[in-house]
Amino acid sequence: MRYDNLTLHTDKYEINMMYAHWVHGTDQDRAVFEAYFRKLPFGNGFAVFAGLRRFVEYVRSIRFDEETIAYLSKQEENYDPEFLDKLRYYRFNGNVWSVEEGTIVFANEPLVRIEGTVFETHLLETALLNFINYQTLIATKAARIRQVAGADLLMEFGTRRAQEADAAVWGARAACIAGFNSTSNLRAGMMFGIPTSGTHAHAWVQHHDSEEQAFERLAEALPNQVSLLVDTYDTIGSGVPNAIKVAKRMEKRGKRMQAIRLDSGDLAYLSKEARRLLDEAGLRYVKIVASNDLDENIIMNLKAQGARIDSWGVGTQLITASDQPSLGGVYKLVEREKNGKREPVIKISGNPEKVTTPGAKDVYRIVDRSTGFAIADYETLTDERDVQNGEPLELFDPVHPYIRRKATEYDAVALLKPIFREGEPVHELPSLEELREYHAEQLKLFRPEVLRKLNPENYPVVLSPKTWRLKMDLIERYK
Ligand SMILES: Nc1ncnc2c1ncn2[C@@H]1O[C@H](COP(=O)(O)OP(=O)(O)OP(=O)(O)O)[C@@H](O)[C@H]1O
Ligand SMILES: O=P(O)(O)OC[C@H]1O[C@H](OP(=O)(O)OP(=O)(O)O)[C@H](O)[C@@H]1O
Ligand SMILES: O=C(O)c1cccnc1
Repeated sequence: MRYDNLTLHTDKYEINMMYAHWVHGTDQDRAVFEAYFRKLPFGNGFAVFAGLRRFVEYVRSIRFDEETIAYLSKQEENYDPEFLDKLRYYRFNGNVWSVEEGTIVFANEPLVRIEGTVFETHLLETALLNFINYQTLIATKAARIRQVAGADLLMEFGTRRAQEADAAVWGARAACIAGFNSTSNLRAGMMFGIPTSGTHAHAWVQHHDSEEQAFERLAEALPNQVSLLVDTYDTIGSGVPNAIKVAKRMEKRGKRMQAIRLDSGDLAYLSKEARRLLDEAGLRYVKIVASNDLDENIIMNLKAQGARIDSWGVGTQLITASDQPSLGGVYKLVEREKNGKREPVIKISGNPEKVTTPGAKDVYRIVDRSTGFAIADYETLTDERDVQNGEPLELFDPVHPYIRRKATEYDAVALLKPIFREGEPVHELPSLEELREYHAEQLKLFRPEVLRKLNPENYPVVLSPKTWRLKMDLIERYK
């Protein structure tokens, strides 16, 4: 069996809906879906979108081959063989718009819009949400860590604690988009061109007769890349002094030790002591790396305590997003075809936050020309032209419509870019380096009040008056 075919990486209900549409002859009706999330993770003021590359590769790879068809034919739904035959020819021929990876995004705005037949669009829901929910979550966690780390090096160490192999590599990539500098996972390095880095485990020290011998042997084997883990027995009593001896011997061979790593104990105290000992030995160039269940709060605390740590290895807390292990992104129908005509649809809910916004939409970032800061994200129906024409905009809060302001002198940046047109990829996916730069530029668009980690200001995501009216009319109709 091939494990790399993602075609059936979908919930059964998608296939069942496709089947029922086929049975009733409505499978070629058009539909528009939008993906968005309703609540920002970690109490953060923004999220960092990621997952598009994985989704694009998935869409292009969908093939119902003999093995998948044979498997489906054995399901108790007893799908008609003619339907299964149709699946053999499944190719996505629709349109996709998406925000770019690395974009700062907010709750309740479309991140991906998919247009096509119901047959082809239903299938994509599960995989799309699986990819963007996880990767956006990790990129957002990474952005929080980058924010407190300042210009320090951040190394992603999470693979051993990640929720399996795909999460490890795609999580490493998401972290890198949002500002991590390297990963310990060589496969992620090879797949995506992420710089890789590695020190050594306690086992290396335990395997030798003495700590000094262990350090010396590693330094001999890896003279250009050696970082020594100094906490196996006694960090200040033996680890750092032994590392200093080895660094001095390396100097005689014309080599420089890169770093020492602290992985337990009081990282603030130990880093200050280690820095003092290294400096006294004339080893100012030897950096100090810290690891041990770090997250943004501990890193911020360590910095506040004056820790002398140059780079941070972050594993578990990042790769599992342990304080909030899932993002609740959803995929909702916003438009259907009825009797050959497109019409907006709504999902009503007792919970006002869960009422969907009908109609196929675009979203624009409204940037105030005088300050250069983004002041709101503005959702319009796709056929509206006010924003593109630079007309004055009424920005009002959809939950509290009496809170409003006008925008006149603004630039509008369309966030949704065409990715597939009639099944053909039309967007060249940027390199990881380009995405990192783009993400860093994105951050400059927002006031610090929106970006701060704790109790950030709520950034407005608003509806155009036309979108708002449509939503109110449909709510009225179903009341
Ligand atoms: N100065 C500090 N201030 C705040 N948190 C710290 C400080 N130093 C270390 N930490 C964090 O506190 C936690 C300590 O974990 P733990 O109680 O397991 O101690 P440990 O030193 O790792 O012990 P062990 O030797 O069993 O690994 C880690 O998350 C670590 O990053
Ligand atoms: O703490 P995290 O943020 O998850 O970072 C990864 C951890 O994985 C390693 O520990 P482990 O005990 O697995 O192996 P070791 O023998 O190399 O310390 C490493 O020393 C870090 O502590
Ligand atoms: O290179 C390291 O130090 C490393 C890598 C993965 C996990 N823990 C540590």
